[in-house]
Amino acid sequence: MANRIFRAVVLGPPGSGKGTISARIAQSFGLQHLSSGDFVRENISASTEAGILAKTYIDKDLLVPDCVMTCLLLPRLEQMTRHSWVLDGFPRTLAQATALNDTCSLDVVISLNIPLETLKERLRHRWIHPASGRVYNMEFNPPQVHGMDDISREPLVQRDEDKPEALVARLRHYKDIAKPVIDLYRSKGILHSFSGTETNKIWPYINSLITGKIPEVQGASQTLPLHSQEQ
Ligand SMILES: Nc1ncnc2c1ncn2[C@@H]1O[C@H](COP(=O)(O)OP(=O)(O)OP(=O)(O)O)[C@@H](O)[C@H]1O
Ligand SMILES: Nc1nc2c(ncn2[C@@H]2O[C@H](COP(=O)(O)OP(=O)(O)O)[C@@H](O)[C@H]2O)c(=O)[nH]1
Repeated sequence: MANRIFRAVVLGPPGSGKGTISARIAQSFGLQHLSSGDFVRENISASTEAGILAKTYIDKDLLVPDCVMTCLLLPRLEQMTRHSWVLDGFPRTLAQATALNDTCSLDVVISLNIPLETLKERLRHRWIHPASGRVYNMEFNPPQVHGMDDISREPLVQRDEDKPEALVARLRHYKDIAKPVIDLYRSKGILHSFSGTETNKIWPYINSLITGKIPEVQGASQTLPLHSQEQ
């Protein structure tokens, strides 16, 4: 567990491993893993006003508008001033990044650069448990029972937007809206970019980066050289 408050954001295109890396960071460093997709799903399940509104966009494969996302997320973050966290899936737009900036300060922003072919391949094999947002990959982290969620034993599904045809358009959209966000964090000097095709190879460098930022963390064992670029 970190002795002081530490906050990280993980950015990257669909399939880049934001969820996978954030879960590892959370587990290794005792941080809370916050996922915007999970927040949205929780609100949809609870039929909150914001959740009902968000669902109308998700059903059309659209991003949820900034004002809805910030209303959903920022109050939760404001309640977590005493907790260290890693956030994935937010911010996706400059407006979200600016709103986040007004709410809290970040220690590290990790940006994942993964080749298009790798993204396509990963998403082709991605299966999710819709109710919880748990993510599997039939090669990388398969479920214990084929086609079933490990915890609920409910069936896993593939998402239409993970199909290669839809992915190219999603990626183009991601690049357009992510660029100003990345530029903002670069200008603040907290952006660290990682490139590669395998999460397991990128992970030691991210582990090393965070260990260096919070040396008081217990149990952070990696001592590999820092291989990210502060851009
Ligand atoms: N920061 C955000 N801004 C706008 N919409 C969001 C945001 N985060 C989540 N959403 C909405 O919730 C949905 C589910 O989010 P989630 O992050 O689980 O999946 P995703 O968008 O497919 O991401 P990825 O493919 O990168 O894992 C998104 O498709 C989007 O409609
Ligand atoms: N084959 C392979 N799959 C991976 C790797 N890293 C993550 N995945 C899988 O790729 C998919 C996308 O990862 P995810 O963490 O959901 O990415 P996100 O969309 O950026 O949150 C999931 O099915 C992961 O299990 C990897 O190094 N190799």
